[in-house]
Amino acid sequence: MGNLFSWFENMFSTKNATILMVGLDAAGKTTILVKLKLNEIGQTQPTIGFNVETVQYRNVTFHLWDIGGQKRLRQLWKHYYEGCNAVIYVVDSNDRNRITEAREELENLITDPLLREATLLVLCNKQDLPHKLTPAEIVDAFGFRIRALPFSRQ
Ligand SMILES: Nc1nc2c(ncn2[C@@H]2O[C@H](COP(=O)(O)OP(=O)(O)OP(=O)(O)O)[C@@H](O)[C@H]2O)c(=O)[nH]1
Ligand SMILES: [Mg+2]
Repeated sequence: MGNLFSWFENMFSTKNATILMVGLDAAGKTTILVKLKLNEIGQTQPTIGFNVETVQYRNVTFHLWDIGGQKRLRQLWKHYYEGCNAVIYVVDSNDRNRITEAREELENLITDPLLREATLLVLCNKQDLPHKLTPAEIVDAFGFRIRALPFSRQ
């Protein structure tokens, strides 16, 4: 799990980094936040609003914001964009029916001028499930040149 932070650590000269986690509802954002903070897999409830945690990794203090992904909440994502260094866009790799919806929301995100300077990481979550799309298949379905990492909470 440290790998995720070391990936970012090398990228930031700053000692404080703000990372925003967004993605469709049930993609696994809160699960990842809890795992990163407590190294535990807990039961989660759908997020209404946001959760924020601070995680120290070597010399960098990461402020991780996890924003609710339900459809009616997505219009609120933009209020968190200003000043963020990186966005982790979490995808449920097993949710084949909503891959187009995930692509559309990602497109809205990457075309926002407030995120012009931010680094994007697409996290292909739930790679433990048998019907998952692989990161390569997700990149293909999205049709963008993006960095995509396989991931699961295990
Ligand atoms: N199999 C599997 N299930 C996962 C994984 N990560 C999360 N889940 C499950 O997916 C469901 C949704 O997880 P959440 O973390 O609440 O999803 P979220 O993205 O925070 O959802 P919202 O708050 O509604 O935006 C939960 O039942 C999790 O246990 C994973 O890597 N593998
Ligand atoms: Mg959540």
